Amino acid sequence: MASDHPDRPRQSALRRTLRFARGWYGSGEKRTAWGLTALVLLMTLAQIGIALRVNLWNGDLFSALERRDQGAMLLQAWIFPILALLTMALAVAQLWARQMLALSWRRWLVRDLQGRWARQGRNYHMGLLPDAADNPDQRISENTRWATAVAVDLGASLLYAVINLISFVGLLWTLSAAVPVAGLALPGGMLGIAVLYAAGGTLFTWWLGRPLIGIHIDRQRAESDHRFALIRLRENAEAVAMIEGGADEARVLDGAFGQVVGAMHRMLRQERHLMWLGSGYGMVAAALPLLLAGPAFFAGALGLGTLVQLGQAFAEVVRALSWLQEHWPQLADWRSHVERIAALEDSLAAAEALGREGGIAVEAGAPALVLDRVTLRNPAGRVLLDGASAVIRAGERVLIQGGSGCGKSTLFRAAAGLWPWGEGRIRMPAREDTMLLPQRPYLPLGTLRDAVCYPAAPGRFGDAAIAAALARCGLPALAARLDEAARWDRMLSLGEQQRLGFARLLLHSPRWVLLDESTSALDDAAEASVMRLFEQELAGAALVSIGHRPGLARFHDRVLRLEGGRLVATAQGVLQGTAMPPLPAPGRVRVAHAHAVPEQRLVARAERARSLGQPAR
Ligand SMILES: Nc1ncnc2c1ncn2[C@@H]1O[C@H](COP(=O)(O)OP(=O)(O)OP(=O)(O)O)[C@@H](O)[C@H]1O
Repeated sequence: MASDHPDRPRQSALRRTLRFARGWYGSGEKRTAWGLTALVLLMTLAQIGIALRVNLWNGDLFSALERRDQGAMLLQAWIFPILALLTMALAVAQLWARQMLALSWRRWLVRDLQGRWARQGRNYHMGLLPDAADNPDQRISENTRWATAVAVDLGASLLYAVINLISFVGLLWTLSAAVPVAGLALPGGMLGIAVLYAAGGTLFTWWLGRPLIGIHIDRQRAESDHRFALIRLRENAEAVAMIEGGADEARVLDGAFGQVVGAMHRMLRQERHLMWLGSGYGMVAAALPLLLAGPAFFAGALGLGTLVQLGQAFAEVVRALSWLQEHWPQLADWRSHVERIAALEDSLAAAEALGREGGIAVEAGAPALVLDRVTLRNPAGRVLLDGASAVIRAGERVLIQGGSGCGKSTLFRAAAGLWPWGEGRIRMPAREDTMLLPQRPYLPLGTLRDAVCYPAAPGRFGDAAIAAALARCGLPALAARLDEAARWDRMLSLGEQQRLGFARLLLHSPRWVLLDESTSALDDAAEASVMRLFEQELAGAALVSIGHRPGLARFHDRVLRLEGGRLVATAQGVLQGTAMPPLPAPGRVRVAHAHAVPEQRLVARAERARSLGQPAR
């Protein structure tokens, strides 16, 4: 794996996690965040209190047994169910608080990430970044789950370990006084042994388990690549089946899953190595204090109850000090989830910057569509459009033609504010007055009503209006299925989807329509039928179309050809490569008379050029 892969750790996982946490604790949900955190803290403290009380109870019980004091033992037998009940209740309460904390944190994190990803074309911009984080969907849905749940669990267990350590250190120090180590009666000798023992175990675990972090990151990526390959096959099932590409696809899937198995093998091998240490470590920690304190016990320097308490205190201190060692596999896995979310955040920030820093200024709210010395490049730097200027007025119908790959759709992308590579200025009508229809309209998941009404809410149009729009666009039979939920993007042919797109246009009735090869799958008669919308129901709307089909030209007032980076007028109204007169500020463009002059001047210039029989320049 390349060392500069976006998932490679660049910042400590703790700092990354604190970054997510800071956002949540300072967000609108901060009361929930702080409240649940306080509850987890409280429950953990109560659990430790009970654990300490159980330790004392153990001591009392064994002392009673040693003294053969039946009355004292019976008292301990009465105390036991109370302690057991409290332990159980606190365990459940603490679990509930942890679960709610993790879930609320995840809800905030997912909403934040998916909101940023879905809005303002950021997911589109991320697709343009060469080294963007892969499979953002899985990072948002899966990695957030583990990153938050495990962080809460680890945090709670670390807190437990620290408080346990503080509680038992004193006890172990006191009890150590009666236990000479290697013949020397050192104060806190047993505590020193516990610290040395835990430090050795932790260092060894760190040395042995270091590769586990990288392996988990590789495994995560392999798992998400495999899942993506499966989804891609599902989405392209028809095309693959048609060309009998199934065997090839199975090979690709096997290859992708092979990566998962390889990473799993490496991960499991590392975990086995750690198991060698982990399995013996606890046993030694349990036996060591008894073996060391045995001589003192037989010499009568300490009783059985104290010996048991000493053993427990030693084990608790070692356990607390060995938190890192005990949780290493979990920590390594957690870190891989954190890195994947952090890489997504970095890519979102880069996509935001790409969107913001794009060289083409797009201003919405103009009464006309104006290209002002617009240059467009593809990501490799090839010039698609070279300083083109043009004006398309309200109510005009303009067809843009040009060879495949010359940059027609890119011009629409730039007009939508999505294309970052280029310079110049594009003035657009108000967003709410504009609707773009791509070659394959986007059909959201849900009912047919959702699909026809999109992007408006499904209740915005009445059944009669929807049925009329569908019938007008050649889909009368669909009116009876408006409430049927299905994968309409798969059930309808491309031609039917394109008709549905026109029905959508009819319902929304925008003042500006941009069509990008929106009739490519229709026969001539169907194309003519839907294009007549712009002479009838949508007669007042301005239309800017991209299309190769010869039959389209008659539905337009003029044609612009994109050739060799230039917009060439084959009919009228095109300006190319010349400086534009100053345009009014976007805030003023809605006032028709205050700003009409510059654009009228442009159009007049274009018309003069046309009368001279030259492309306007
Ligand atoms: N996301 C992208 N990443 C890399 N290159 C891109 C991307 N989008 C477009 N391009 C390139 O930009 C150029 C123009 O693409 P565009 O889609 O505008 O062509 P077009 O004129 O609409 O073609 P067609 O008529 O075939 O649809 C092409 O060379 C294309 O490969």
